[in-house]
Amino acid sequence: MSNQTSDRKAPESRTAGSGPGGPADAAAPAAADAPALTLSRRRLLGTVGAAGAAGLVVGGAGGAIADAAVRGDAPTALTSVGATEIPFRAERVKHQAGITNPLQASGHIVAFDLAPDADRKAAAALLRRWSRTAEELMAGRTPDADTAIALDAGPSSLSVTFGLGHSFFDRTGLQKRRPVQLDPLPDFSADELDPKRSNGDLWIQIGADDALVAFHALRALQKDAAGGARLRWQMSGFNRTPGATARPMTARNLMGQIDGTNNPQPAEKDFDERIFVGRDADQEWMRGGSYAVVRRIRMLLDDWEKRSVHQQEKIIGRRKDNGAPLTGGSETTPMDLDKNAADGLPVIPADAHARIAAPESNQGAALLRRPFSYHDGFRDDGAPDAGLLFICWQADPLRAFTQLQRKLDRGDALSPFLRHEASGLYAVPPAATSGGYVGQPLLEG
Ligand SMILES: C=CC1=C(C)c2cc3[nH]c(cc4nc(cc5[nH]c(cc1n2)c(C)c5CCC(=O)O)C(CCC(=O)O)=C4C)c(C)c3C=C
Ligand SMILES: [Fe+2]
Repeated sequence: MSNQTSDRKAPESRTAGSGPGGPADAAAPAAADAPALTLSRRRLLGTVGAAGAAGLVVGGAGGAIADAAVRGDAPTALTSVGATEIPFRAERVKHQAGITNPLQASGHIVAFDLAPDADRKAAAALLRRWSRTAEELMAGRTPDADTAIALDAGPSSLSVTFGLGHSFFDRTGLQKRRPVQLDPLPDFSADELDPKRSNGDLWIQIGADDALVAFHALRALQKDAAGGARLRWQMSGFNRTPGATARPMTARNLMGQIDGTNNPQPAEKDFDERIFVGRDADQEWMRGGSYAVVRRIRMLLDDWEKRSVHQQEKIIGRRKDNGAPLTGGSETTPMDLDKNAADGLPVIPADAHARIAAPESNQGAALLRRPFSYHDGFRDDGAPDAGLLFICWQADPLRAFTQLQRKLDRGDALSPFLRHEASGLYAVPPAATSGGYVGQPLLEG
């Protein structure tokens, strides 16, 4: 990709609100990680209605606005959705994007295997190409000889996150620098995993609030991989579009539940310790990074929808309408796990999903859930092939995902309605430093 791009950022910025999927009234992310909203010049070309109404004058945009008017294609007012930019590099953030920033409306996850003849040098070259592309696209810039898929759109909260699978270290001769946290996940009794849609040497997560911007990034990164790596599997997902609800709300999943309420929040004092690899980690190159566990979880929606709302609420332990715990209050009221009903039974049943997965039931273990819903058509029996691309982030997968999934596997009331169909575990290094690329300290260290 060339540095000759068709767009430059204006300096004005403002920060976005809540964390990935947490409640709308939860604390905002730490300032260092907060995504900046930046109006790109290209983006402003389309804001004439809003800018004009507000009496704003934006340097450089006026001529193009006039051009648009002359051509008769009157620009429409754009919202902040397209203008929101998430920073790529470590000057502004220490972690990669796509972990703590709010859930985007559209997403792709994709795994690649290094080409048979690719060595460590080739892997480094690929990660360098990918990092450069990600930085350009996340800033809303368009490469030369581009497909034009995202032309006219701003950054649209695009985030691109790179991860390394267990097999990457064998392929690059870096076995000694493979963290033990990448040891394969154990088998769970309910697993029905498809190996062709699991694992992979390299993993990319793409999220954006515009579906064309997200697909554009996927396509650009796929083209960058040519010769260096082959696509292994790819999945696409979605979340609610910003502005679809009257006020910002925690997203719902395809079972209709408010999902993401009790996520750890960046403002909590142990957030970094739970989600990001600490400064004393053995593998220095992973300090400030995180581990992503990815599960394609199909929902048995025909079965689920036969249950009454009352039954569904007992299965989760929370109300369906507003996400409040069954023990009362609002969405953000803590669950009272000790409260019993008149019949002496716990109000939040012993096998309720939220009870079993809660940190209080798991020696404080917590993970950050940042999923996308998916729908891949209908199966032969007419049931939707739909569910959750469950993506969770943690400093130590053994202590977080594995611990929780072991417990859920044994007695979660939600499990009979779920099928785990694909799985991946990836080391996600910290953000690239100035002029560098993601994974450089590992590959060149
Ligand atoms: C191994 C971890 C988890 C898997 C797998 C998982 C799958 C899964 N969950 C839902 C729906 C909900 N989960 C909720 C809470 C919740 N779930 C997990 C972990 C896993 N979920 C945790 C750690 C928590 C938080 C528990 C707590 O501290 O209260 C909820 C309740 C609302 C919320 O807090 O988000 C819902 C709803 C689905 C549909 C699903 C698989 C498809
Ligand atoms: Fe859950």
